Amino acid sequence: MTPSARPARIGILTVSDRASSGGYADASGPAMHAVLAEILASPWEAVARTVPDGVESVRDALIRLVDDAHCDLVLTTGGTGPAPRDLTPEGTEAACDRMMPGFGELMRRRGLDQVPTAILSRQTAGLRGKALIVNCPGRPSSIRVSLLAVFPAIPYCLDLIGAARIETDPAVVQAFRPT
Ligand SMILES: Nc1ncnc2c1ncn2[C@@H]1O[C@H](COP(=O)(O)OP(=O)(O)OP(=O)(O)O)[C@@H](O)[C@H]1O
Ligand SMILES: Nc1nc2c(c(=O)[nH]1)N[C@H]1C(S)=C(S)[C@@H](COP(=O)(O)O)O[C@H]1N2
Repeated sequence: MTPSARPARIGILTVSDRASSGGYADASGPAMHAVLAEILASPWEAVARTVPDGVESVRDALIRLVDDAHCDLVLTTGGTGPAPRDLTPEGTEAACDRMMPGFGELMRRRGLDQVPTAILSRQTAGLRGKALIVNCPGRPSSIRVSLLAVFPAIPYCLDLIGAARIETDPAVVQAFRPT
């Protein structure tokens, strides 16, 4: 099957000690699913997982989502801040072959329009094989801002790495593919 003929597989990884232990219901994973449903105009399927904070927990979950579940794109939420157990960027880097620092830069910049504490997120992005991994902050309200900031560049990034072809709803996100 050619990459464009199959639905994109998108991993949604919630990283939170409390959401993973039942301390509160995960609102960020469902928020991410809802924003993706709004943005995407081509077929896709979600693979949702929740793990506690930690370098190994995040690294191992990302490796499973890419290598075993064959995700084209994995979005994480939570664990990007300065608190001692906020280790999602380190787990992401451990799972990636190459980093894509522009994603974090742009999400922080757009986040500043929402809250002055956007700079406290160390959110980053990187590539593992034919998959793109992007971190978002944990607060449910930060998800839409973060994804709308970077999504215009995601379809072309997936093209370049040989992942599934995705299309966006232009009324929500104008994907940019240089001609
Ligand atoms: N997955 C989630 N579902 C619902 N609310 C969340 C989630 N992640 C974060 N939040 C909310 O955003 C706030 C700040 O997020 P942050 O990642 O700092 O949480 P946290 O206190 O570190 O969570 P934890 O200790 O469980 O990992 C939390 O206190 C919570 O109110
Ligand atoms: N757009 C946006 N970015 C944001 C926030 C937010 O509310 N909106 N919260 C900030 C805060 S308060 C923190 S501590 C960091 C890290 O959050 P995390 O540890 O939940 O990932 O994200 C920041 N980025």
